Amino acid sequence: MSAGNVILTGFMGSGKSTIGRILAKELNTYFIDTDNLIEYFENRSIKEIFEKEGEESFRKKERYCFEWIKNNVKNTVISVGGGFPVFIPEIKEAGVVIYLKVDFDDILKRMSEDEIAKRPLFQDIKKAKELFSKRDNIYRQLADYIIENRDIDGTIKKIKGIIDAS
Ligand SMILES: Nc1ncnc2c1ncn2[C@@H]1O[C@H](COP(=O)(O)OP(=O)(O)O)[C@@H](O)[C@H]1O
Ligand SMILES: O=C(O)C1=C[C@@H](OP(=O)(O)O)[C@@H](O)[C@H](O)C1
Repeated sequence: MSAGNVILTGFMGSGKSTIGRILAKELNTYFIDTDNLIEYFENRSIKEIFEKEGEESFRKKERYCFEWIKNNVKNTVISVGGGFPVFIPEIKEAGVVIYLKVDFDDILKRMSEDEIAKRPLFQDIKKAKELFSKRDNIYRQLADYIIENRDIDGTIKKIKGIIDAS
């Protein structure tokens, strides 16, 4: 596996952070989430970064994060923001990419109001649905593996199977 990293991609709310944290524990390794890395480094929330500096500035921070991961991180489970692969199509250079595909209506059912409020690009549900449709193809094309509509245990089991086989 490239640098031994497992990278989880997917739309906002597809479960990347939830799955990543559990998986890392089961694999006895660490978990990092690019949104959290950016928030710690900036000492402010993604929402604030979008409001004060705009999306373009956030994307530059994601790019910086990618370069750092690629050059420094090994044998780690990494979850990235929903737009990360869209703006960084070389994502595979940092590890094996697994797309967690979940239908939009199921994502909506899962997310609490608080979880939606934290995500600037989820404020307008109609626009979020359009973004989802545009991105599905990109996520697919940039993934080494796709896991569709599974519960947490089923997803973890699938990923462990992928790791064992590679
Ligand atoms: N497979 C799953 N089935 C049901 N709910 C899930 C699943 N994975 C995550 N969730 C829930 O969905 C919400 C969003 O998950 P999160 O991990 O924050 O998504 P992401 O990191 O992809 O934005 C959380 O409340 C989480 O508990
Ligand atoms: O889809 C996107 O463009 C974004 C997804 C978010 O991460 P999650 O996928 O963890 O919600 C976060 O990076 C930012 O709000 C932008």
